[in-house]
Amino acid sequence: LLLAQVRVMAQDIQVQPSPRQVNVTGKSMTIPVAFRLVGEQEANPHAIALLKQFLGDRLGTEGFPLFVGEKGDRAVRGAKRLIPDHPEGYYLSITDKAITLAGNDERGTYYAARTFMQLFHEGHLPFVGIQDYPDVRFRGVVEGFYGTPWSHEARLRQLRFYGENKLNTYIYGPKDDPFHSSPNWRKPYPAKEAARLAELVKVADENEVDFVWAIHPGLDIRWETSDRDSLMAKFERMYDLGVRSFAVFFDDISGEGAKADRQVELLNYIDDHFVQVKPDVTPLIVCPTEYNKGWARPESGYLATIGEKLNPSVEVMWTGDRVISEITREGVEWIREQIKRPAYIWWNFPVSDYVRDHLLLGEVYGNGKDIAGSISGFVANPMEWAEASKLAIYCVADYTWNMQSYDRSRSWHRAIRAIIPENVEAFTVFARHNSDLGENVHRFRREESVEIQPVAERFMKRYREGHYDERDFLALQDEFERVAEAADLLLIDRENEALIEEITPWLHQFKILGDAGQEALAMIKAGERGDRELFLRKYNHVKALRKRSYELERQFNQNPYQPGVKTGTTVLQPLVLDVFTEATERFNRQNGTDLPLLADYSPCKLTTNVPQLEHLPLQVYPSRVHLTPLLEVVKWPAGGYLQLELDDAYRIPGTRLNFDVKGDLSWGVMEVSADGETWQTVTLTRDARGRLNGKWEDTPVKFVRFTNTGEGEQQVYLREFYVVFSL
Ligand SMILES: CCCCCN1[C@H](CC(=O)NC)[C@H](O)[C@H](O)[C@H]1CO
Repeated sequence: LLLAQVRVMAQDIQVQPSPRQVNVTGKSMTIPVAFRLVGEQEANPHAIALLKQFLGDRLGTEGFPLFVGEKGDRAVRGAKRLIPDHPEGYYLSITDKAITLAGNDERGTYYAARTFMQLFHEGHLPFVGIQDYPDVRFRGVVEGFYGTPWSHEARLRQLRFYGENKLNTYIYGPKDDPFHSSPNWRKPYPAKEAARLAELVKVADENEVDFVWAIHPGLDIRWETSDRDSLMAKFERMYDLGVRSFAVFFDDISGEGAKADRQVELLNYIDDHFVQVKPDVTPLIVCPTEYNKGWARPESGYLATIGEKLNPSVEVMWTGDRVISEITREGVEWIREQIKRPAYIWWNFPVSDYVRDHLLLGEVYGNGKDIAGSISGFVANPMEWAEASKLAIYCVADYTWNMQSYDRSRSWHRAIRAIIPENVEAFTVFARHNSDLGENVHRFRREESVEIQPVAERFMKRYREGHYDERDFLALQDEFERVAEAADLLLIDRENEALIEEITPWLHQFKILGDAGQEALAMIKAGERGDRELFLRKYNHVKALRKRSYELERQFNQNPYQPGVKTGTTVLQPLVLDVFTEATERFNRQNGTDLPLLADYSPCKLTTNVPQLEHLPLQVYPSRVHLTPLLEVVKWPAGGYLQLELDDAYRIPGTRLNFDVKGDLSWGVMEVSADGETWQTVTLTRDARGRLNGKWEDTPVKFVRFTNTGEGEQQVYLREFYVVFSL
């Protein structure tokens, strides 16, 4: 046995998530060539399987002793007092005599094995004593977004990733799976899907992840025993597939399904007659209809009913003060009071189904580090891009395991190394400029391009004043070069092909951004040197790049909500536009020319007095304007209006309203106007799918508006509202 000459201090211990208590002697040993497992019969079989697979042919009947087991098992009898008395806690020790992996429970042993595997990576084993356990009981991911559900392969990769990072929960609840939600929540999965779900459950088990199957019945549930029995029967079928954890989602619904006492009656029934009678089913989870403070209406008594009447064993989910929000101590204490139990956080990040043209690859920050004692769970709702979501998921794993030691920047950098170790630098450049959401209906924003932002701001200011600092110019040029390099390096990366496949459209857009930035800066130099020919070359190149960027937007990631491919929208894109505009305006002044500036204006302005519509982004095409549909119920007050002002007077060969609303739309009227003063009504006709179509072929108009001229508030789903205009 060779004592390695390497001193290993506590901070050298690279274990993820960060362990709670690490004691080192400073010494280490070379890795034994052979190990012998002690305790295999009693220890958690998944931990044993993991160790066997990891140690491979180092494992034999002779060799260095590796004691594995749970508290009370013979193999780890000696360590009993050292095992933390917390769910999923473990004690790990490495000495020159033996290695001990002792779990407080089966999952703890598994986590001890995972930590042991990470200690291997430096080629020697530090003499260490680790006592560790997680801050938050249920930690993981809720696949709960609108949009294309994750593929089967993506889910398998996710479950293995959770096993590696000590996440123990995956909630299956894709909004657009018809067997999770309406219309087929009552029906069993077809054989093929059922087999896939069974495989997911198996792989989840192997990775010590609870596979939670969620049902979303609220859109059309009837409060009768027939639907209750349908739901129970569906849960039974999922149980037969191996599912041992269940959830009921009542989010994003209105009408009958939203009634608290009916929901509670059903949930208590499921709890009493299914969860509590099965021997091995984890606590039932519910996502309430009022799932955030912004939507909680004390007068409705909804949360009070949940708090007082829902069985205390049922977990209640909560997204925070708003639909998309940072989770604070104050916020979780508030909801705990209402629901009379710790909240099970559903964190709506990095979900991007309301900003689908953006990737959210930034750091995980803004959540309190003092909330562990007030919540029972914390699951992240991810993007439809499974691999790209791993960045945030990795950080959530770090944060929920050991909040106090969580460091947002260290975790983010480690996440990148874990996901794409061969291209860390390139992906870091890419991710730091793809993290903000841009304007959005929830007004939730994230930092982006943090390092270069002050340089860009200072440069533009001084450039406009006529005396920029050359060092700033060079720093910006360097960043745009790195952007272009990163895009090309990542486009040919073969190490994580699933990731590259997801982000390829954004990588192409990123390359264009890097080139456009360098060329726009070159315009400045050409202008300063009075080199007209060079200036015009660079000018035309930037315009060509801009056009390519638009064409890319039309070609990739098409969806009815936010189609297209946005990158660097908060700092770099505006900088390119500012530099181009300023340089071109100077050139025009110096040369008496009238080179057009980039058409980046939006030919349409939205005004409204309906609060939920105030920040609705518009999708503007050469002759069409789309409103971004809303996924939630819109409360449209009497007198509420939505108005589009076009940049010129147009005919309107077609306009379409698609409000998914119970009953007719007699309370609303669509009008057009040339001057915003006198208005004419547009006749709307309903088509086979219930959508309202209109047109205006008379005198060209500049304004289109829709008003609730009825008596009271209406609740609608704004599925589609667009205007086609032509000169
Ligand atoms: C106000 C916008 C309505 C939907 C917002 N939520 C949904 C429901 C939810 O958050 N349930 C807890 C989906 O899950 C979606 O992914 C997420 C963000 O768009």
